[in-house]
Amino acid sequence: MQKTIGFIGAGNMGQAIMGGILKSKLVSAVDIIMSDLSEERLELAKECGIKVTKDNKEVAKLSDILVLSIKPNIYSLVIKEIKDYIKNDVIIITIAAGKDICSTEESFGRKVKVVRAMPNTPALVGEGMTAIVPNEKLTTDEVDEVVKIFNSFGKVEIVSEKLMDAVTSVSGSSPAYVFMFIEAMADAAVLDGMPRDQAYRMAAQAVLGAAKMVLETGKHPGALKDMVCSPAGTTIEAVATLERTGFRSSIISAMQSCTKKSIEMSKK
Ligand SMILES: NC(=O)C1=CN([C@@H]2O[C@H](COP(=O)(O)OP(=O)(O)OC[C@H]3O[C@@H](n4cnc5c(N)ncnc54)[C@H](O)[C@@H]3O)[C@@H](O)[C@H]2O)C=CC1
Ligand SMILES: O=C(O)[C@@H]1CCC=N1
Repeated sequence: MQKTIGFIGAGNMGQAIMGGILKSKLVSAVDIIMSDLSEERLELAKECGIKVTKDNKEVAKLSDILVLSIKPNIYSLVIKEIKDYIKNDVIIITIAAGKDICSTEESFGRKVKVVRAMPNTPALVGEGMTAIVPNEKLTTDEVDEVVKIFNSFGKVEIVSEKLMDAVTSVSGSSPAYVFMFIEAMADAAVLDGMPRDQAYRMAAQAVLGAAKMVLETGKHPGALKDMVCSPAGTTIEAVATLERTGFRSSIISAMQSCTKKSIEMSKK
């Protein structure tokens, strides 16, 4: 791709997307520029061979595609700072929870090309899941280009904007719940006497394998669960305990709070 991709914000998500793009070789390091207020964050980015600066305006001036990878509460501040420096045809990609397309257009004060995206940190290992909503200013070719970027480090789905709060809960935030699940399973294995490193490896591989089975067999998750449960066996004991202690309803409640928070954030 012959484009300059800029990032404002070199935090967890900015670094994950940048790392994903570099690993896939979609663009080379010299075509990526990143700004951040923190020297330390920029140092990490610099080690990847990309251009770095503390000046957000410099990134705005050079970018054909500009990713705003800062926290939602400073979006309007940063947009105010850069809006007079962006290229005419730039594609702005927002990744913040609760920042809708309309509020981004309002902050720029004109109809810029905007793609609202919700990625997740597994981008860093090429297994990201991103949902995107392009505004009507983008051509089909430009949408394809943006899809290519997010495809370079995982899967992409184009969704309608009303689903973005649900997306935040089911894929943007969900790696955190899965890490907690892996940590809890490893703790239990340690309790049973297993060395911790081995416990993390085994729990994580089981999660990876189970996820692949859902994606690749097309079977219902319930049917896949049934395949593990022998009559009067070990698994059904664990499943019965999980049901008794509210495992599923706990996850559903947690995700409802996540979606609710995302909705609240878009009202601010
Ligand atoms: N962390 C995650 O898993 C995901 C995060 N997001 C979204 O990504 C965005 C960034 O989140 P994280 O990367 O987790 O946050 P972070 O705190 O790790 O990164 C934000 C970066 O912005 C920098 N920054 C602060 N003020 C700045 C300014 N005025 N100019 C330039 N840089 C500035 C900070 O120094 C920091 O490095 C948020 O809007 C969040 O909603 C979306 C999906 C997943
Ligand atoms: O916690 C957050 O607000 C961000 C959005 C999705 C994942 N992290």
